[in-house]
Amino acid sequence: MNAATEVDVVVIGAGPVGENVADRVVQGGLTAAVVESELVGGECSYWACMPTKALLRDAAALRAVRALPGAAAAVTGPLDAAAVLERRDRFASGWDDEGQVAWLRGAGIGLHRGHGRISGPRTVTVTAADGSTTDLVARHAVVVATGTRAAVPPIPGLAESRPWTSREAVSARQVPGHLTVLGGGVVGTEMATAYRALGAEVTFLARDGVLPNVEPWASAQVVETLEASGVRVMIGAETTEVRRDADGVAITLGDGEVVRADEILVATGRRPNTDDLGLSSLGLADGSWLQVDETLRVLDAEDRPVGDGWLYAAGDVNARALLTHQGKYQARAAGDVIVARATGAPVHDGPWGRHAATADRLAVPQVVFTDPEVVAVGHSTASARAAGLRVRAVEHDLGAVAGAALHADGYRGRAGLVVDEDRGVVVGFTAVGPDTAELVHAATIAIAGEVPVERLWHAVPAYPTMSEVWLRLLETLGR
Ligand SMILES: Cc1cc2nc3c(=O)[nH]c(=O)nc-3n(C[C@H](O)[C@H](O)[C@H](O)COP(=O)(O)OP(=O)(O)OC[C@H]3O[C@@H](n4cnc5c(N)ncnc54)[C@H](O)[C@@H]3O)c2cc1C
Ligand SMILES: NC(=O)c1ccc[n+]([C@@H]2O[C@H](COP(=O)([O-])OP(=O)(O)OC[C@H]3O[C@@H](n4cnc5c(N)ncnc54)[C@H](O)[C@@H]3O)[C@@H](O)[C@H]2O)c1
Repeated sequence: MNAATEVDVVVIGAGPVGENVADRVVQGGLTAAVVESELVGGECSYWACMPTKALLRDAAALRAVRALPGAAAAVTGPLDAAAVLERRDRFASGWDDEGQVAWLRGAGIGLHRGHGRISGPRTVTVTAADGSTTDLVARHAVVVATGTRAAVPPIPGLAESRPWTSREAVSARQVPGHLTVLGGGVVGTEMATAYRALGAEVTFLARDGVLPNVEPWASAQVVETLEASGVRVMIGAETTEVRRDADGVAITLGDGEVVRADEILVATGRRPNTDDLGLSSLGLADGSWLQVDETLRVLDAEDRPVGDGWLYAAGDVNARALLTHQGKYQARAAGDVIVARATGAPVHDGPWGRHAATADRLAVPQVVFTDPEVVAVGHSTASARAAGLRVRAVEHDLGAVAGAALHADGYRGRAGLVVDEDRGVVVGFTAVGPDTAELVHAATIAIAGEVPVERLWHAVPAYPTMSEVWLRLLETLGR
């Protein structure tokens, strides 16, 4: 064992969230070291956000061109799947983290490669690939940013069938002839869209519905487009057994039907990377999601900060919002509050305070890059009502807005607002339609800013843009 190395802050996990926490504390004048067992940059850079969007982008561009007669005339061939995969490789940096390591170095952050495990108060033991160990002792804080991995449900035969998880789907060298996708959440729906566009036959086993957490009218349009593209969407289908044989995989459904495929992608959610992190030595359960307070300090079973508050958890591992941008938002709050607590500066941990991750509960934006795109921020109508809010929901046909009609012939889409009637503010926004991604930020600002609906009438959308749907939604609400 080497002598212990002292540093102000130790971060376990160098995904987008860990990198950002470390950067923030260094910018605040402290020293930081990160521990990474795989690639600096994490899931997002190599097996999630970036490569998935590269897999989806060419097909979206092609659809956009085909919706304009003049431009469509210039397109004569099908999608070149090999070229899409080659571009995907570039967006995954060839699964090489040299660029991100150089960034860490430039930011003045120390890197320790190996598996990090909490071995005592403020102490992390790093076990390198050669088995050697180093102890890192943090003067102020240890931050867990270890992310998640795919959860494989206990369906008989599934684990033994060498299923694809998101990692294999994102990094595949070839497009399978027939892909079955298990799970109708965001990963499953994006990958069903991508692989169908790349030429695979796709069976989509969406037991609990397709994108079940978004407004039903948005989900319905995605289902319609998937089916029109040739995907077999099986809502409600229960999978009872999976077997791999020489011809691929055989998937037995609850009604006895056997679906055959070359590969099965398991996209049924995530589990936290906390199994071998030393949590039990702190009285927490190994393998559990980490509960945190608004400043990202890990809480024990009695909702008290662990120890004297030296342990933090940011990003996917705390289950607040499994999204890169939201994890990086937490990283800014956690990094800044660690600096404030270390230097005795005031802590602003009230709602919307500089050191509180308030938006995690009220204004989380998401763009699902399906055909068509689904964007949402804040509440859906159902989640607002479940939260006990007295809300009014309004919708409008996006295709009837001049900007959308110009954007593509036959444009189909819809947008909706959820308004808190007691406070007179927007608490939710959803849109579905081609190229709606950029619509979401205006809604995020309205929700995070708690802008009164009355004032939104003065936020005039430019003509002719899709944002005019805001005006139509306000008109539907009435003044
Ligand atoms: C297929 C897919 C597509 C996605 N697309 C999007 C998207 O378009 N937009 C979006 O916002 N989000 C997307 N997400 C979610 C996004 O990937 C995560 O929210 C994000 O990666 C979380 O960042 P993180 O830093 O918390 O964790 P991760 O990115 O998982 O990074 C954690 C890091 O910790 C390391 N680590 C784990 N345990 C240890 C240990 N004990 N010691 C040392 N190192 C350790 C891991 O090797 C990893 O590098 C997608 C997810 C998936 C699966
Ligand atoms: N564009 C994006 O922002 C983007 C893209 C991909 C992933 N992500 C993030 O990654 C996270 C993980 O995504 P995900 O799709 O893996 O998880 P998810 O939780 O979104 O969806 C998993 C789905 O699998 C279903 N399911 C669970 N067990 C099942 C079973 N045994 N059989 C059939 N279906 C089952 C669930 O009902 C659920 O609908 C999400 O929280 C999402 O925010 C974001």
